[in-house]
Amino acid sequence: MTALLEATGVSVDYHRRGAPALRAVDGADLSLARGEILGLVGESGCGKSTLGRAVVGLQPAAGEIRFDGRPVVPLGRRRRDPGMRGLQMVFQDPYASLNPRRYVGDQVGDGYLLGGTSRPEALRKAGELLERVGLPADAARRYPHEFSGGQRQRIAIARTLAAEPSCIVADEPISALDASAQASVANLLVDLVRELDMGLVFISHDLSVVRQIADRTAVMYLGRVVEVGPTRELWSSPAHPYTRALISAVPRADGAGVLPVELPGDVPDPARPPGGCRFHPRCPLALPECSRDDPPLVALRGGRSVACVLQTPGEPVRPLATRRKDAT
Ligand SMILES: Nc1ncnc2c1ncn2[C@@H]1O[C@H](COP(=O)(O)OP(=O)(O)OP(=O)(O)O)[C@@H](O)[C@H]1O
Repeated sequence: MTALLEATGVSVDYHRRGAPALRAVDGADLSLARGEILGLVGESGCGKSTLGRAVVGLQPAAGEIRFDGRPVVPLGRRRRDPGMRGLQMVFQDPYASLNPRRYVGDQVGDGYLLGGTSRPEALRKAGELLERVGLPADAARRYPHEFSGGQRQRIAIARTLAAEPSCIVADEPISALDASAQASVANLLVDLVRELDMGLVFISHDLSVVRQIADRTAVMYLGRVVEVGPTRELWSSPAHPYTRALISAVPRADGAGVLPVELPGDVPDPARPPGGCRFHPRCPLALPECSRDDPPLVALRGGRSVACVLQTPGEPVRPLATRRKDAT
């Protein structure tokens, strides 16, 4: 299957005055098919947002990014290639991206105007989109402040849909919402992906939501994608010790719980990542070579990929031992 969105070896450096450059994303790979939801997870600061912005062309990056077979070329932090209308981003804070002094309908209709539609037609279509995302018919003639947080995120999603995208990268789209709005906005995104056959990258630190909605999940640690695979399999048999630690911290609905894996220490400073495997200082299964060798992301069997010496390329996932002495 050809990928709708494909990122290979993407790296992003932030240059800071008086401090060494910070490599927030370091050689990350991602791919997304049409009609697919890819969850992108990892602890705060691991580079999820930076990678998300890079793949839509809002963040200068090294490496190769292709959308629908065409290279994504970043023009700057705010400007995007007009030819990339099909690739859109939804942000955590919808209020920041809405103009408080313009009617919601006009703001949603802007996307159609950019596509060459007449103004009356753009307004009519904006009204339809607002209804499609679950807002009342009179929403078009109201201002953003008249809506709740969840409703504003629906407005932002409607505005994104006016560009008729085939791929959306949503960066923590539900994190700022209350619990009931979180579920309904997540469900809306899933419905839209299925109905419009779009691709969705869903960036979140909330693994339980990703587990419910993502077809595949990519796990990031310190700027790298360390594991990718079908969500269900990744959850039932994590291939990377970090994935296991991350998911073990999530309570299970059936109360069974996975044995929590305690990780020593904090996430290291991304400006000074450890040598060898970046996870080795915290890894309960680290081998002597892990402090020396930096494992690449390799394909296993069953659509899984992992960056860990405990797994063998081309083989099925080897269950992880619980302690280091069980590892050999
Ligand atoms: N504009 C910037 N200038 C300098 N450093 C930055 C900038 N934006 C992000 N960073 C740093 O880059 C690293 C990755 O940040 P990023 O926001 O991409 O991570 P994240 O996984 O999305 O985290 P969070 O979930 O907290 O948003 C962090 O160490 C962060 O402090």
